[in-house]
Amino acid sequence: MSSTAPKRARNQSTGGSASGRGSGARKKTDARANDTKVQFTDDELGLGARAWNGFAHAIGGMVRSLGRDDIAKEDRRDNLPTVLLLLSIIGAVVVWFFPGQPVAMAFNAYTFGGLFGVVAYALPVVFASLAIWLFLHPASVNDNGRILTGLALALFSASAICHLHGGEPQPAQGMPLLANAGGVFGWIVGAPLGFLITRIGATILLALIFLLSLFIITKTPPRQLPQRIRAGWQWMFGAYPATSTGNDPVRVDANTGEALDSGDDSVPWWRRNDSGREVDPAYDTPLVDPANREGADEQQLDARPKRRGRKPRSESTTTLLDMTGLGEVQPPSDSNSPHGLSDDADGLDDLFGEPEAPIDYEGANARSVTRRATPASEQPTTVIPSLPDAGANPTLKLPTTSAAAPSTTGEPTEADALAAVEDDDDATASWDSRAEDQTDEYRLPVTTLLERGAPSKARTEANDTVIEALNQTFESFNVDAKVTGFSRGPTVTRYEVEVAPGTKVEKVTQLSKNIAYAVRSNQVRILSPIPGKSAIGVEIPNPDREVVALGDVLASQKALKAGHPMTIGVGKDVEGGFVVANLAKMPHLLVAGSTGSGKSSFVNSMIVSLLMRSKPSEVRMVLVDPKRVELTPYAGVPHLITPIITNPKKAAEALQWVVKEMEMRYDDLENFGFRHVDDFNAAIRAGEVEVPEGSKRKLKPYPYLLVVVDELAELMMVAPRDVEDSIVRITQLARAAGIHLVLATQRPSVDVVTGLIKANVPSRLAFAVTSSTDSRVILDQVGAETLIGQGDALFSPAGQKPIRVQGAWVGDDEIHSVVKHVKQQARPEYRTDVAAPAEKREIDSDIGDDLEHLLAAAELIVNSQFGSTSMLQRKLRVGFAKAGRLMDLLESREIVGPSEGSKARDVLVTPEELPQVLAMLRGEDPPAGGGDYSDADDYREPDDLVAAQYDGLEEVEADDDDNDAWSLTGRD
Ligand SMILES: Nc1ncnc2c1ncn2[C@@H]1O[C@H](COP(=O)(O)OP(=O)(O)OP(=O)(O)O)[C@@H](O)[C@H]1O
Repeated sequence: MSSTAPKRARNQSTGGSASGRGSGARKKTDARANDTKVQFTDDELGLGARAWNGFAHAIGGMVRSLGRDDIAKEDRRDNLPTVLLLLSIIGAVVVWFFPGQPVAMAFNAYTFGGLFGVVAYALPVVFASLAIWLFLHPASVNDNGRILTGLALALFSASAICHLHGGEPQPAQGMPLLANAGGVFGWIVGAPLGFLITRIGATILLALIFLLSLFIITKTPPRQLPQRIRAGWQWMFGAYPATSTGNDPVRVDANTGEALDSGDDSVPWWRRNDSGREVDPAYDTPLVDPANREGADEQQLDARPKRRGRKPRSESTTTLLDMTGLGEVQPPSDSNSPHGLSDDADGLDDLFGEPEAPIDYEGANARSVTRRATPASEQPTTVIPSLPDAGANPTLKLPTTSAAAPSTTGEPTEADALAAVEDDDDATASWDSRAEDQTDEYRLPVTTLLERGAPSKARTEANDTVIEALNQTFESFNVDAKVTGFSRGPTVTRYEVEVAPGTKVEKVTQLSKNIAYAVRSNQVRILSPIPGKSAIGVEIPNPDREVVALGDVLASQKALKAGHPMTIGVGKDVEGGFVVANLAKMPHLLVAGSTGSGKSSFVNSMIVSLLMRSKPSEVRMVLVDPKRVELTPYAGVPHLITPIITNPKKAAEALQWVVKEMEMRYDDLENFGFRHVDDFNAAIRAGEVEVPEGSKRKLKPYPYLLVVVDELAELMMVAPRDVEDSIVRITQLARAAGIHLVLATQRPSVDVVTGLIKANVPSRLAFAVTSSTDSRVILDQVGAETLIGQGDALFSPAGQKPIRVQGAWVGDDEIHSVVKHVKQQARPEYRTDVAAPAEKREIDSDIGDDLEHLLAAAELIVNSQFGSTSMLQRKLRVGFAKAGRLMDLLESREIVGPSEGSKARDVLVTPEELPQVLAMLRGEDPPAGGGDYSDADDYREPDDLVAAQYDGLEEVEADDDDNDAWSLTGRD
């Protein structure tokens, strides 16, 4: 993998192709931007304001230096938190340090004490905590709105309780008395409630509201309380929480009705946005109780968010502006909100499910893109299909002017196809037991080892410019179509185009070249239609693309909920939803793309995902890296079953070992009467499997075995038939045995990815390729040639229709720290037989009288590194038959490789190892410092970077006597 980190897109301005078109539109969008963002330069501010700003930024900087300091300067919002911090300090001085002091008490009675009563004693802590949160999370508009709402509820309910139990003073009795009870607010809320439902009734109700406010502040749906506690545990002790318990409701696939236990909770009512989806973390698929599984389909479809009327977003943006009162507005683009606007600033929409107004573009055909509030009644009751992850940006809808507004139904979107490989329904037991297994020494890495990315943008100016360009193109070619919505992903934005009734869809698709011209990009991809929608999708690269951090993908609710140890973070889809996939469900994956397209980055994020989420007892790996540099960082991780294999020949042999391991597992499954290794493992964990009487064998679950080949072409060059045979055998049978292959190549040609391999590797991940032929080889269809590189990919899991994803990125430093952590947890237990030849040609091993000739031959060949029989004939003056025999003897001792026809044989031993080789041939002990060169583990290529990684590292080898694959699993 290249060490070049991708440019973080956070501050990239829009521009490039999109910036030049439609100056009219530009003016309008600028105007819109000015509507919402008021920013003064320092010079425009007075001295006092500048001094204040400096003070606030200094305080903010101090607080951030204790926490995260990765907030871009322009994202910081220090004024409000500074005010809160000052209030907190003043409050603490007044009520904590001078309790009973008459002046302090009078001050309190006419300020916060008068407003909130004795609750004012807690306010310094509340204000200080809120200030610290705001310093550290300035752009969490949705969170901030939610937290403020929750706090308001908490303060009012607590004050009201204090009023009811503080003598119920009336305002006429004076502020000091009110300050000793619930203050003015306590009186306002508590008095009428006490009157209506008695003091006891009001207290119970207020206590419940207080509890609810805590749930809102901490974003905890009541039924997720146990999970949240576990998440807290993980945060403190560095282990992933068990996310599913036997009592958890079961998530059900809308299409198949199958239970999917990895899914998210249904969106709690107080956090639904207009599309019924969670704004920030993922809450996508509703849960149904196992007892109620029958109605699952219905529930799922009902739960698909329906579009409702909404109130103007501009109002809520202003709310935030007013709230700060300091001329600062959260920039829309920084918001996590589905539309990139500060629409949830007041938090009440989320809280009470209030309808909100959509972003509206008046007259989609027209140039203008002014935002307006649309009365709820005008909103088409279109069902917006649910997205794969609630962190996603739902489609931004523009109003339809056509009478036949196509109603997108709740049909499955292409993202739903992922469910097949995302869910982990059969891993519940496994995850549960993993949680139980926390008693062992091994600790998974903490999530904080991975960096988090900048908040994603739901809309930028570039999008508006492209909409304008598209509509103009349709107009100038007299095609009655227009852009009615878009969803912005990290790399590309998909614009939804709807055609008027009677207009042929082909009229739009035929315009692809003109569209490309208009938007100044030759990487336009047209989907007709977008799966599940009556709309044409036009995917256009974002000039301001964003990097998808693996840390974000793994921290998504979707990934956290997925309990399967083989679940990896893939990236984000075009709608901005997180994509995770369970490698065990694929069950084998082909990764292909031209050089620089992002393959290695994917392989890295895949391996790091596994290291982050699974223990060596759950997942073991065989890494084959003929290029010798890509996987080097993982040398020595305890998940490895053999040192990273760099020699293509040994890799081919390792594949044969995998076949053997698979057969061993199969035998076991057959003997014990199980069909899948998961069932077998579950039964072992439940103590339901008994070994035959007299057997001393102690059963342990089989770990999944992942075999990663990072450059299949190199293997296919050396031993095409053997490699193909092994791959086909593994792929046909290994699923049930818990063995999975990931084959990566930058040469997706038919001689590398043969028909047989393709037929048996159903999941494909295609990165950018240079020709449509290559795309066909990988995906059986064109498309990958229009990808834009750097992690942009088409993902076709388990034979599903490809979906476009932006691969997750994990930096070298992150890889390094994760590897460091896992290496500290355990040492690898290498099998010596993995890279050892499975079968050897039967040749005469009796050296007999030929020892002298053999020693001379070995010396010649090793020193010259040239394994030629005719050279032996010439230099040793022996006949052809004798030279051939010597060569066979050298092969049987792994000094040279097998014959490759007329080519010279490979020499497998370096000149430095010659003394050991000669000693071995003579039947003597090898000289000190030498090793048994024929041992696969000790074999080292010249300048072998991977082997160098093991220098000084103690290797724990499995029992030599126990050469079968069973012991690979760590069994006794
Ligand atoms: N997911 C990603 N997000 C952001 N940038 C990426 C991503 N994947 C790749 N890149 C960028 O593209 C460059 C090349 O990626 P990578 O090394 O993974 O390509 P590759 O296909 O493995 O190439 P090669 O076959 O030559 O190793 C990276 O250095 C990085 O800058």
